[in-house]
Amino acid sequence: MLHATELSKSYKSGNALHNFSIELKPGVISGLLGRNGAGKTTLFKILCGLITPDYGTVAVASKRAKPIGAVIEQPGLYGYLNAYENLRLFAQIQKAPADVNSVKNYLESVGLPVDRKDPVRNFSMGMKQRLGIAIALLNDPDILILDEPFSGLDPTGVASLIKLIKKLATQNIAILLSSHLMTELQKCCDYLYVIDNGTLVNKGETRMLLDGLISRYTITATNIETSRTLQPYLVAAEKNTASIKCSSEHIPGILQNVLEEGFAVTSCLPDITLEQLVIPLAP
Ligand SMILES: Nc1ncnc2c1ncn2[C@@H]1O[C@H](COP(=O)(O)OP(=O)(O)OP(=O)(O)O)[C@@H](O)[C@H]1O
Repeated sequence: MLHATELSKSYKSGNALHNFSIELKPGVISGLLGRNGAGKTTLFKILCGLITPDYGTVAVASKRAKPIGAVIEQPGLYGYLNAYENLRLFAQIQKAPADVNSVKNYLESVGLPVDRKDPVRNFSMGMKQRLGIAIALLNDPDILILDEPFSGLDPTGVASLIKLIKKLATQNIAILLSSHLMTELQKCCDYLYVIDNGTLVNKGETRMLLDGLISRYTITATNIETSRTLQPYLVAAEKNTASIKCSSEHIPGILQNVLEEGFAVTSCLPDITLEQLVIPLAP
């Protein structure tokens, strides 16, 4: 659906993007992971046609006049208008359906209340993100690009935005989102691209990529430090959390034994950092 090949862009300050290729497919959620200043926004702006690359091409296979919807940096909203007025205005500007029912449907599709009358400057960051996404969806795009959609959201806001993004993917939209945090991308992306210093340094299906790298897990349960099962794997323990080192295929068996010992496990989370993924790809 979108195929970007060998994109490069430099500013006076240096190389923002170097030889970066990416492919987006219908119904697939792709994540772009990278530290601040890694080149994520530069890539997104190029994909959306907001800036021109020095080298490389972006090919989009779509029958739509505006195949890409995007929220780059902050959603650009009119703070003094309410959600309905914002959407209607953007629909009119973009020549999308702007009648009452269409605008209400757009609001409902992103989980925003249709009857909220106060200006959007009062909205939480999560609600502003949803409204930004509703605006990005106005032209029924094949591709949705979201730049740092989780920034400024609390855990509940993150969880409900992930739910919305997954719902949009079931409508066959190709989705690309960025973050400098592993946790959120890990929860919702089918595929991950890791960018560092403008260069693609790692990529792959999320599960494959992480399974190959994760070797530590943190298990939480009351008094888990006393578990006999965990002793051979233990790296560190506090009363209710134990950090263990093992490969992913051992986890189901270990958890089974821990449960049989009588511990009520409340979570088992892989420990992985962005740094582990920033490993240059083989040439
Ligand atoms: N218009 C510009 N002029 C000069 N340098 C720029 C410009 N835009 C980006 N850069 C530089 O390009 C590099 C990549 O920036 P970019 O905004 O793409 O990174 P990012 O990964 O989106 O970062 P962040 O997570 O902080 O938004 C940075 O070194 C940045 O300073």
